[in-house]
Amino acid sequence: MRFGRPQPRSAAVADPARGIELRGVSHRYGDRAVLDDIDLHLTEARIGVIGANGSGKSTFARLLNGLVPPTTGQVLVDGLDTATQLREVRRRVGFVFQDPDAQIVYPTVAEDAAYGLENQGVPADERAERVAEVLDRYGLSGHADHPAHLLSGGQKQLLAIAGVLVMRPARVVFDEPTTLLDLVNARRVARVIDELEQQVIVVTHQLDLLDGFDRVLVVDGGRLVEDAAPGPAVAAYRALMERR
Ligand SMILES: Nc1ncnc2c1ncn2[C@@H]1O[C@H](COP(=O)(O)OP(=O)(O)OP(=O)(O)O)[C@@H](O)[C@H]1O
Repeated sequence: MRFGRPQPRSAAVADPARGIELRGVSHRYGDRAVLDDIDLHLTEARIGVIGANGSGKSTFARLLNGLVPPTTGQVLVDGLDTATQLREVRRRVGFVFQDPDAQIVYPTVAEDAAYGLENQGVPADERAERVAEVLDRYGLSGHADHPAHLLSGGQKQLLAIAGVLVMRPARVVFDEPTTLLDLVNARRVARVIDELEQQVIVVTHQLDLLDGFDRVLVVDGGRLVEDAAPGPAVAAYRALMERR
């Protein structure tokens, strides 16, 4: 399966000299070590993260916007520490979960898309304008007043993405955004990701999603075992899996 890429993107990271930096980062759940001593500087516009089930990818993704704090080390977003400057970090780094039901909280589509803006104290008229624009962009305008839980799986994922993008974060982390989708919706979400202006970091088992990416990280047993362009990174991942 290949995803069509409509246009070459003109994505630019807001400040390439900064980006997201991990310094000596390890993470444990209780006494279980899941990430071990990771040093990275993420500045590219499109970064993929791949690896076996349970290798630590979701934990890695959650570190990037402070959903998970590092047990040791530091995660810095444009120099802001996720452990101590969480609010500011969350404004800069949006997070899209694998399962949109984890993200959709309000009864109607428009209310759900407006939720984050309301939280930030954005005035009602600006809120309405930004929500209308983002719902239009993702083909959800006709559903604005419909119950969010009645949307199809693909529409729910688009709503979850809309709810993040309406906040205008500089960077967006996606944790397996196409895993629950059929081929048509997976392609649609791939196109949506491709067209974003933001820096994008995508955890995925869908390797075709990485076509055209700038950099791909391979995680295995909580360690970074490859950090390369998509071709060599995917080859390293396949070789790793063949040895199992
Ligand atoms: N909240 C938690 N408490 C305890 N252990 C956890 C927790 N979350 C994840 N783990 C464990 O940490 C390890 C890494 O999990 P993680 O979800 O980061 O892996 P993953 O690479 O994203 O896996 P998958 O590809 O299956 O989604 C796994 O062994 C998992 O069981």
